[in-house]
Amino acid sequence: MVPATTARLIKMVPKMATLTTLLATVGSSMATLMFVWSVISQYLPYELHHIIRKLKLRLKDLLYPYVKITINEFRDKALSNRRSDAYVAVEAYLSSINTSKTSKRLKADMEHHNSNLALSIDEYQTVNDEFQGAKLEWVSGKSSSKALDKEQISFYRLIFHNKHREMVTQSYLQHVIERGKEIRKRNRPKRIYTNVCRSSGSASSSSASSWVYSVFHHPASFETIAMDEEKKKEIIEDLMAFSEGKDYYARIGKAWRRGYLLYGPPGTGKSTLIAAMANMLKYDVYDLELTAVKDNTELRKLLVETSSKSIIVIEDIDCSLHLTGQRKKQEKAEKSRLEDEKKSEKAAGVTLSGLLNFIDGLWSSSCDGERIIVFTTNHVENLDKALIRRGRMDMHIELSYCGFEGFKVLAMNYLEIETHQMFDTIERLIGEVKITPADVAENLMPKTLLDDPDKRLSNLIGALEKAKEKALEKAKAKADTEKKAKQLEENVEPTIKESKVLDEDQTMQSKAM
Ligand SMILES: Nc1ncnc2c1ncn2[C@@H]1O[C@H](COP(=O)(O)OP(=O)(O)OP(=O)(O)O)[C@@H](O)[C@H]1O
Ligand SMILES: [Mg+2]
Repeated sequence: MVPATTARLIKMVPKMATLTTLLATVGSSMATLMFVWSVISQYLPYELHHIIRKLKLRLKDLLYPYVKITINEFRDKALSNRRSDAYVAVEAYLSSINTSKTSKRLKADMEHHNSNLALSIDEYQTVNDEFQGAKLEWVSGKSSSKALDKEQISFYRLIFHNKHREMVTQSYLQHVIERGKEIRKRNRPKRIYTNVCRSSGSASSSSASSWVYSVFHHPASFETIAMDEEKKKEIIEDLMAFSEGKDYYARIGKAWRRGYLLYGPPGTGKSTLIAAMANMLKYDVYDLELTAVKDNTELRKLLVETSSKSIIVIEDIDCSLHLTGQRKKQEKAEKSRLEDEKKSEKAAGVTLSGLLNFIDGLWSSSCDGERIIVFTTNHVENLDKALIRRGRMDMHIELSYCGFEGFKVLAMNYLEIETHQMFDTIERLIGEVKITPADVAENLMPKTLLDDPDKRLSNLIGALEKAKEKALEKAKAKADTEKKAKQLEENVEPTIKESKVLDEDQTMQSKAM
């Protein structure tokens, strides 16, 4: 007996033979057609060729209405080993759209200076995206390219329906690149840039200032800053409103910038506040050393090189330049300026108007994205009013001596205590003397491994008492000097009066004669 399946197979054999014959017939007809077409097409006029090509494209569009855009990892590996910016941005973007959930094969990499593993989709994986109601598909792959020395290079390919072509090329790709760049910046450690003078190596030994960076690790935060709580809250709210104010700034037609002037005695936390601002907003810091800038043109060049989401800082602005000299043309300042010019070739230097242009340039649309500029000074009264007027420096923040509230923040930071029996004495003394948060912090630091909170608080009380004594001595010395000056004035006045009377007598006598 023949089993049922075998019987069915035997029945199918003639059908399969018919199919094979059919395929062979179609194949040979196609080959004949193509041969005939290639012969005929040689004799067709150019216009007809053109029409046929257009028809072919339209037919292809009908059968396959999708567009593909490929973004390669390298433009020309032979020329540079640098990955293309677009590829890197797409990689970051794709990793952000929930890659770990949709893709089963991922790549993990650890970037230089970054302790976090960055995930991205592995080769030949697909990620689906949606934008303005359109469905889009990204595919990762590898291809060998003649241009790239036949090396295999990775690529991302975007596939979408032809009807979305305009939207994709005009909005979606820009959105992907912007978001990708943003994600990359957010994920990498913050940087602190400083401008250094570099010799160009030419015979004229000219030098130019350029930015160099290192990783920004500063533990400062708003929680650990000792300052008036109300003021602290106001600054935080101002910064948050700024960082989230893209649409608002666009609506009111103002560049997305904000200027902060921090002033106060040394050691009151100006630099610490800048670090706290950078940490909170996750912005890079550009620490601009004006004395290393040759002239106004170079200053402008440095400005253009700054990136968005950054804080540009000019510390001790009154010491950096002869900015005050424009209003107070003191001989001393002028003399030192001339000496400086002789010493270096920075003959022109950065002037007040150069700096004003720099800030206004920053405020203009020549640089995109948000930027904050911060000036610090110990002597706000010395600064030119034009430099710090509202609109250039929007918020003026005074950092002052340590109050009891500030001390409590420092006690929490350094000793991890909220209250202590010695706090009452400290509150009384801190109200009587001027002590900077830096000095308070120094006293709360352990001097030996055995120093407990009691010891450190008594160190502070000792320092406060000493400061009080000193202040009293100073006040006494001042009072003494004033008293002596007054006495001297009183002694001199009668003598002048007497001599006046004598003079008058002599005149009377001579008139009488
Ligand atoms: N308000 C503060 N809150 C917390 N710590 C502070 C504060 N002020 C100063 N300190 C401490 O003192 C040190 C010096 O402070 P900082 O450098 O911020 O002062 P500054 O105002 O910038 O001084 P300068 O005018 O000399 O540049 C900081 O490292 C920090 O430890
Ligand atoms: Mg400082």
